[in-house]
Amino acid sequence: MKKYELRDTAVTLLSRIGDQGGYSHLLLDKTIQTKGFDSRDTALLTEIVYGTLSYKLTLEYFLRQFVNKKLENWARWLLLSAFYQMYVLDRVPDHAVIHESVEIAKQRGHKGIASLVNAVLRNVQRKGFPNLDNIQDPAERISLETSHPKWLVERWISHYGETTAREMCAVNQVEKPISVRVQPMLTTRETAMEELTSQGFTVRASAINPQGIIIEKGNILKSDLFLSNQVTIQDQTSMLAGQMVDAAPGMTVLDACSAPGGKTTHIAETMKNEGKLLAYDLHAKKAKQVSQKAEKLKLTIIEANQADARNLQETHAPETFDRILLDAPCSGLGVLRGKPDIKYHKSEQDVLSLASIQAELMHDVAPLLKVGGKLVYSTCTVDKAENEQVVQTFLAEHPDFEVDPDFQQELPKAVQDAPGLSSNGLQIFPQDFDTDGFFLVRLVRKA
Ligand SMILES: C[S@@+](CC[C@H](N)C(=O)[O-])C[C@H]1O[C@@H](n2cnc3c(N)ncnc32)[C@H](O)[C@@H]1O
Repeated sequence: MKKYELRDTAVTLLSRIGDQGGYSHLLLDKTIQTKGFDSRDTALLTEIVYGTLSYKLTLEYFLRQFVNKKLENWARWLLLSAFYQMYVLDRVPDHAVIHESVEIAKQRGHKGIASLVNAVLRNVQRKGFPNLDNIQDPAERISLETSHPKWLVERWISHYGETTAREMCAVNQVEKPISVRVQPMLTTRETAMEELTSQGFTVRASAINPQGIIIEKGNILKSDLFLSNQVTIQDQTSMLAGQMVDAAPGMTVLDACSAPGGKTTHIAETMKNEGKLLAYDLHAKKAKQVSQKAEKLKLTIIEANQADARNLQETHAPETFDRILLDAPCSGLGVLRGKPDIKYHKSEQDVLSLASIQAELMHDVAPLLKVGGKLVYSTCTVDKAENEQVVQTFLAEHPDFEVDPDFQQELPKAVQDAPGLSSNGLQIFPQDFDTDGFFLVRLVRKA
């Protein structure tokens, strides 16, 4: 490998992901395979690419302080990735970053650009990066410190206050630990934890789900337990949705927006694979994923098919289901951790259009619930328009429904004190339990 090939590859990947919209993990995996990088180089390449993307707005702000002319894309990414290494990565010496960046500029461009790269990076080395503490506007400061779009920070401040918004943005920059759900028909949490520990894993029981295990150390994808389907990967907050559906063996249950099927399979397990679980998804390919997952886990009560959940009244009689899960399509603002670039592609308009689809979905699946039946509404986003307000509007228009009076007390103890718990549902912030952000509420049909 040429000395600077790794950093040069990072620049190519950043241009393809950052400017051309390529999928970060796919491009990275393919490049690592083709180039045959060893594990150390792979780790550094991944760190530079993901880190630069996840701090893009911060690094671009720094760049504007040092360069006031338009650069070619590759040169911009070269400087941004060098900034990332100098700003965040303590173990990489500045002189190595500067030397290799100048070499890359020489190879890719002309002498002029190489000396510009050299001058900018030496200037940064001498003066340091601008101090973000001097920024007065709180939204602007959080936006630049944590590289979140300013509209989003402003929205979160207006919904939840400055402290919560700041903590959320900060934790979004840190990867969350992987968690798994134990398949109760195949093993118990205690046995699974013992087995993993004896194989060298460091694990911890989830405080918010009785089937959840947090993997602190070890590659779960290679474990016997994962390969034999005794555990499946799922965020602890998602497990909460399946649990709160409160489905029992023999019931008829609807999972209206089910793919890829994490919650469907969880619900089928709580039903001990007895009864009927109809799962739908708007996309046929995705509904197939649910069938495949069900088949793999031998959960025969799941029937997965393609359908627009807004039209299910055409094929199902009113009051068919004992339980309904509406895990609605959403803006995904709760799942930004470990996904360095998706926060830049969201807009306020996306949030608002999704909120109106969510309201339609609620309105259209509700008549399918039996009187006395329970409906869980959930999203993996953190936004009042998509969460509490959808619930509030629905309840105002459907006096035959109410928030289940047992909802709060049936939540796991740890969650009952969560700051986002209100009369309209539970908003989990990613910083509360070191998970994704998630919203859920359980409604009951009174008449
Ligand atoms: C949040 S994801 C569901 C995740 C899933 N419940 C799980 O835990 O694995 C939302 C799903 O809703 C589907 N979807 C979007 N609009 C829909 C509609 N109108 N009817 C049914 N499914 C829809 C999307 O294709 C997506 O797979």
